[in-house]
Amino acid sequence: MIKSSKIYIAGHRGLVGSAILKNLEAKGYSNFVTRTHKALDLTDSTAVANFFALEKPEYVFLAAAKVGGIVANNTYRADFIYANLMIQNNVIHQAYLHGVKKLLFLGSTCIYPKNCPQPMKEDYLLTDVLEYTNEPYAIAKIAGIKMCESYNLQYGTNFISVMPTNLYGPNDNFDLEKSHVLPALVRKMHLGKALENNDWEGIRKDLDRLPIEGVNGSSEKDVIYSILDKYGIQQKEDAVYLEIWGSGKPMREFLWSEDMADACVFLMENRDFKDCYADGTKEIRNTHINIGTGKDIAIKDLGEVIKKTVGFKGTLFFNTDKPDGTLKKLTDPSKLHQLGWKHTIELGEGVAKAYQWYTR
Ligand SMILES: NC(=O)C1=CN([C@@H]2O[C@H](COP(=O)(O)OP(=O)(O)OC[C@H]3O[C@@H](n4cnc5c(N)ncnc54)[C@H](OP(=O)(O)O)[C@@H]3O)[C@@H](O)[C@H]2O)C=CC1
Ligand SMILES: C[C@H]1O[C@H](OP(=O)(O)OP(=O)(O)OC[C@H]2O[C@@H](n3cnc4c(=O)[nH]c(N)nc43)[C@H](O)[C@@H]2O)[C@@H](O)[C@@H](O)C1=O
Repeated sequence: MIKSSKIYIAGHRGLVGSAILKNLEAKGYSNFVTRTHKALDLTDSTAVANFFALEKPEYVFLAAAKVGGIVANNTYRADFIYANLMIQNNVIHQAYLHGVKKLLFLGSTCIYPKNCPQPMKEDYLLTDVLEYTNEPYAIAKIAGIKMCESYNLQYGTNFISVMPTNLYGPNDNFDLEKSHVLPALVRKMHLGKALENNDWEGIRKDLDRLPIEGVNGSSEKDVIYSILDKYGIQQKEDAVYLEIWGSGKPMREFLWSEDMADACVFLMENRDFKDCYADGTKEIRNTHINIGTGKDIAIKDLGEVIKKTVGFKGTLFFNTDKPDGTLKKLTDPSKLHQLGWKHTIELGEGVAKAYQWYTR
């Protein structure tokens, strides 16, 4: 890419897409094409074809997808497989038809088997069964990797894929039910702290992002108590109790979204599909690259880190009716390290930055 290259960032307002745009701007790129979801629904094949014909981008970062946490993935299984297959099929195929010079596809580490050897190397893809809670999403992501590889092998395109671990940062989704664990717990503990401090103004301000449905005859406080209870935040006598889904035992690896964006731009600048041929292998497969820190933490301990950062003093409890998901999914980022890129933000600093962003 040169600084004047025409770059399309699909999903530029999301967690990753916004960080990619910011990173590119900081590096002096300036010729961007963007569309909101409302302006261009990427599941609409005709609209996507018209968009590529009109804009003819030279480079594409495909950071638009239907994304959510464990419960959203497990509940809206049809939506996750349909939307993700459609978005990536449309964008990757049109990128091929319109001669895009390079495209970056974003997968996820949930593509690896449920009981994958740890840490997970790129070559462990498709060696065993997937985790059930996000199988439809993972299958769409695997299809995306294989689509990029297949177009490269048959048509000579230059489409590369990355498999990021769990991400967090500015513009994350803080929905109390559909989001990922880290933003969910940041918000829940923020609400828990407000409740233990009797900060009703703070609670009201936060819940403004939710529809507060009035219940006939109930006081506003009762309505708020019932909303908080629905999301696992309860006040009993003088203490506040806060629910953590599952057993707290699963291990997860977290990467700051701006580090993730920096890795994506680094690879767009430094890695081509043809580099996969370097070792002389005839069967070209598993050409994607893991993006992670190589360090993980138990959900229970993540809860303690967030609790300390937010300043919540209540009690955490575990709801084992909610799914644990995969027990461990730690990336092996050595391929990326060998190429010369490593993360910079550790979890403690990242959680503090995420909380600062949420309460900005
Ligand atoms: N967040 C994470 O922990 C991880 C994310 N990833 C991957 O990274 C990529 C980016 O994820 P993330 O930034 O977290 O997701 P976000 O939900 O924050 O952003 C996704 C973006 O895609 C847009 N989008 C969704 N559906 C459509 C559509 N039909 N048409 C047009 N635009 C659409 C959204 O627009 P709008 O908001 O307007 O709907 C939004 O801007 C995805 O491929 C995801 O699978 C991988 C591993 C972990
Ligand atoms: C990025 C990745 O994200 C998803 O996978 P996941 O890692 O399982 O996602 P998660 O962040 O939602 O949960 C991580 C762990 O944390 C526990 N947990 C505790 N308390 C809360 C909680 O309050 N909210 C959530 N969401 N989880 C909680 C939760 O029970 C689980 O054990 C994939 O579907 C797929 O989309 C994907 O690729």
